Amino acid sequence: MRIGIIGCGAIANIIISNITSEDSGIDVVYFFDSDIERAENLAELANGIAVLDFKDMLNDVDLVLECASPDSVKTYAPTILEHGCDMIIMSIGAFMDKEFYMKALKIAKDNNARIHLPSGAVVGLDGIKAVANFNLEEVNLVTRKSPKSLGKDINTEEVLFEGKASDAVKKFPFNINVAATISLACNQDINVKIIVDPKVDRNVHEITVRGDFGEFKTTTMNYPCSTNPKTSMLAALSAIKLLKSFNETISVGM
Ligand SMILES: NC(=O)C1=CN([C@@H]2O[C@H](COP(=O)(O)OP(=O)(O)OC[C@H]3O[C@@H](n4cnc5c(N)ncnc54)[C@H](OP(=O)(O)O)[C@@H]3O)[C@@H](O)[C@H]2O)C=CC1
Ligand SMILES: O=C([O-])CC(=O)C(=O)O
Repeated sequence: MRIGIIGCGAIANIIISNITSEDSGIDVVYFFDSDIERAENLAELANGIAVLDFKDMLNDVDLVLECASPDSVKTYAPTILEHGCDMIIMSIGAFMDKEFYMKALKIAKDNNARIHLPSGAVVGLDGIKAVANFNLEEVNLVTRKSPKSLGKDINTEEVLFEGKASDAVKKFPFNINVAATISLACNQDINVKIIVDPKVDRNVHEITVRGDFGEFKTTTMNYPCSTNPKTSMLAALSAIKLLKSFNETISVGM
C-alpha cells in the first residue's frame, strides 16, 4: 500500500521512525507540509518525495494520512476523496461540523473511498462503539494537561472549558480531537471538561460511560510528544497500528 502524508510534524515523525515496509506492507512515499523544509526533512529520512502541492501525490497513492490540522482536513479531504484515495484522519475535530461530515461521507461513498479515524490518544473506543446503541445515560471526557501542553502561563489548576465536544474542538482545535472521536463513536455530542493542571506532566484523558450495559471508566495517562507537548505519543502509535492492521488476516478487538 502506497501512502502520502499531509503534515510533517510530531505524529508524522513518530510514524516514520517506527514503521518499515517489511513489517507493515506500507510504503510511505509522499510528504506534504505548508513548511516545505519539514516535508523535505521527513522525505529524506523515509527515502520518499516531498511535494509542493498535495495534489501531486494523488495519482500515485492508495491512502493519504492527514496529521496536520482540522482546517487542512476541510481544505484537502474533498479533493483526496474525489480521487478515490482512502484517508486516515488525525484531526478528527473537523468532523464535528455536521455539514462537512455529510459532505465528506457522500464524496467518499460516491468515489469508493474509505475514511479511517484512529482511536488516537484515548483508550476505550472499542467499548464505547459496542454500547453506543444501548441507551447511554452519560458519556463524559475530562482532559487534564499541563500549562505547556495547553499553551498557558499559569501555576494554579483551572477549568478552561466545560461544555459540549462540538464547542471544545472549536476552542481547542489542537488539544481535544479525542472528544470528537468519542462523540462520533457513540453518536452523541459528549460532555467535555478541560483542566489545565501545573501538577501533571502527562496528557490525561478520563472517560466515563454509563448506560443499560453498566458502566466503565478509562484513564489514559499519556506521555506528550517531545516536539509537540499538545500531542500524546499514543496518537501516533494508534495510527501505526491502524496502518499495520490493513495487512492482517486475523484482527483482534475493534
Ligand atoms: N486524534 C487524536 O487523538 C489526536 C489528534 N491530533 C491532531 O493531529 C494533528 C497533527 O498533530 P501533530 O503532528 O502533533 O501536529 P504538529 O503541529 O506537530 O505538525 C503538524 C504539521 O502540519 C502542518 N500543517 C498544519 N496545517 C497545514 C495545512 N493546512 N497544510 C499543510 N500543512 C499543514 C504544520 O505546519 P504549521 O506548524 O506551520 O502549522 C506542521 O508542520 C493536529 O491537528 C492534532 O491536533 C493530535 C493528537 C491526538
Ligand atoms: O494527544 C492528546 O492527548 C489529545 C489531543 O491533543 C487531541 O485530541 O487533539
